Amino acid sequence: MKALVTGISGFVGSHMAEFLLLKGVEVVGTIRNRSRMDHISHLQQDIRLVECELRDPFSVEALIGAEKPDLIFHLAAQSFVPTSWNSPIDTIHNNVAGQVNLFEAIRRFGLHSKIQIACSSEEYGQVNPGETPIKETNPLRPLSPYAISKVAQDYLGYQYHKSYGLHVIRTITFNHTGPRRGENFVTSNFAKQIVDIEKGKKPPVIYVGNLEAKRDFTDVRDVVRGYWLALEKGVPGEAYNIASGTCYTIAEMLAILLSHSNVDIEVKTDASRLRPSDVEILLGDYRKFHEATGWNPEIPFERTMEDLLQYWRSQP
Ligand SMILES: Nc1nc2c(ncn2[C@@H]2O[C@H](COP(=O)(O)OP(=O)(O)O[C@H]3O[C@H](CO)[C@@H](O)[C@H](O)[C@@H]3O)[C@@H](O)[C@H]2O)c(=O)[nH]1
Repeated sequence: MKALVTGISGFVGSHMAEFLLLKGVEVVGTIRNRSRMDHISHLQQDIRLVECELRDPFSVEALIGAEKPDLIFHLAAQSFVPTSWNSPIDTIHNNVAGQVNLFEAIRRFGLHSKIQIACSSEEYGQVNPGETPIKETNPLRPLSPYAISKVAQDYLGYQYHKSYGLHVIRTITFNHTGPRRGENFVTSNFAKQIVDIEKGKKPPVIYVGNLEAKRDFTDVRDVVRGYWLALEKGVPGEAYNIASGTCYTIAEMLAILLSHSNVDIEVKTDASRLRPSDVEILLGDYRKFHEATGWNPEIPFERTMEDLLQYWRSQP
């Protein structure tokens, strides 16, 4: 069995590749000429990398025609919310055009590939009191260009399934983290700042944005297992929340990280880290996914946070 992982050199892509190799699956991944390779350098003997620009239909057609994968994990995206305010068109074009090109190429070659698409809990956006835990039936009230791009990806998945019968599973993943998480994202950003302080690389001050937001964090290793199960057992065209079912304020998350460190740290707000609009609460109901696949989150949040700190401690 052959799996294609788009964005294999990214945070989730690298964990997906590790999971697939353990399952004995042949793994092909897309990279771009500017991709960082450090997350997958340990896997390079076991996976095949193909240079592909997903925004370019010719590039995608050549890839799909040559590889004809059985499974596709479509993880490539511009995934950082603040970047989407600085370059909204780029985020929307990248995320939406990339997926359309992929779907069109699959259609063109008449493939029956099973395709997982990485949708996001950011799509829910403004969540009203009484709407948590959030079900897949909740209204979508997106609050960023990134969220809009993910709504489009999500509904394109629905539409290509209905219109052309593509075997698309829409995974709506809540926040996820773990080793190799990019340092822009809050868990990794705070963990790296703490470790830089431990190593004496910076003064004992941690800079933060909005600490009041509430997020539902799942370990990335549980998430990639979920993506596998989604293709194994999910119903084509359906959307499934992947979440832990608990949430923490960002302040609580920071307190957990600090509890695993010995340094004395002052916390300061950095206004540049505040957003034009921030999603206040994301707390997911993953029962639909559990019922379809048997998936449950297994790795406790405390362990994920410890592993993240260890990851940064191990970096040069
Ligand atoms: N990045 C960042 N966020 C901060 C900071 N301080 C507070 N925050 C708050 O921490 C929360 C989480 O921010 P991120 O880690 O950047 O993630 P996100 O915006 O929730 O988006 C992530 O989750 C989505 C799923 O809901 C993903 O789709 C998306 O790609 C990303 O992984 C937000 O409320 C943000 O305002 C900071 O210094 N940096």
